Amino acid sequence: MVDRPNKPSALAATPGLQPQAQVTISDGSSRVTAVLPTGESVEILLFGATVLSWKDASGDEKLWLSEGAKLDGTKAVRGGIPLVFPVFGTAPDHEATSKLPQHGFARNSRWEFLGKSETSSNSVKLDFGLSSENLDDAARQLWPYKFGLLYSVTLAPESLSTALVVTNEGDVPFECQTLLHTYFKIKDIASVQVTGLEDSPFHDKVDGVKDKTQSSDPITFSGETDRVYTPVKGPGHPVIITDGGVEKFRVVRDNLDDVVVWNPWVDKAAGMGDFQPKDGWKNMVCVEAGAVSSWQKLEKGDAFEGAQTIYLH
Ligand SMILES: O=P(O)(O)OC[C@H]1O[C@H](O)[C@H](O)[C@@H](O)[C@@H]1O
Repeated sequence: MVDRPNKPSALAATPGLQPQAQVTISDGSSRVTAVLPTGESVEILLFGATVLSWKDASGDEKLWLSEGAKLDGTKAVRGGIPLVFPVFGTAPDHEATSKLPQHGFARNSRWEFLGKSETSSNSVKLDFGLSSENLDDAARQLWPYKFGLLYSVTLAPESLSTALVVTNEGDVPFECQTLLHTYFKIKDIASVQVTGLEDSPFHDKVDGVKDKTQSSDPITFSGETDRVYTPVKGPGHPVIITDGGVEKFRVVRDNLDDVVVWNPWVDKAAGMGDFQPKDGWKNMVCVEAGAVSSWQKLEKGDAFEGAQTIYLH
């Protein structure tokens, strides 16, 4: 199933031949890297199918990755795009998922690389799979449902898309939540604004108040921020991250009704062993597209699909 590295640079330089996206498997098959003919790149760790890096054509990194992140499979990755499934946070009151660790098991499981497809002459889609059969016994006992996950990461010159399809492959219905926990790299959190969530209801996880409403102003940051928004404008309306007055990222969701906005600030960052450097909170903001404020119920054979596309500029 795995595409072996080819030599696209030679191909691209040959007149008359279509340029091809290059996909390489590196580090003893623990990572997959794709590079477009125009230079943009993406790197995914099979542990968690975590996107670790997304660079534009000039090599400029778009995602924040902690210098202390564990990349050896001992802990979920602190940074990039960890994938949350089947529970967001912990859910002590939801019996079926109550025993699972924070944010579930998908970010702590080793996924399979299913291969690549070119979606145009200058874009590439990488597919990853995880199913109940791939789980270790401990995880399978905590969540004994038969499921299939297909995660597709599509790199194009000005965008990155991540799409998840969840399928119930067993006879027993299950309920799940999912979230794309994107850590955006930014210059200075004090100059960041997030727009697109105006007038929207949110659950403030810092003080625990569930029924707040965002004002008609953009979100700005001056302390720990941890909020679960259900934007009034719906998934197709972009959430925009502006850094120092410049529009940096535009997040468009598909079938994901919620957006979590998180910055740990000084004390929470100090309390996370894998958060490095300690003042790294100044250079990151998480804007996380998900379906987390309710549960998706999947009957036998049902599928749920949710996706985000992040555009630059
Ligand atoms: O430390 P983690 O388990 O990776 O979670 C990191 C963060 O994820 C989300 O943004 C939650 O809303 C936060 O409450 C949580 O602190």
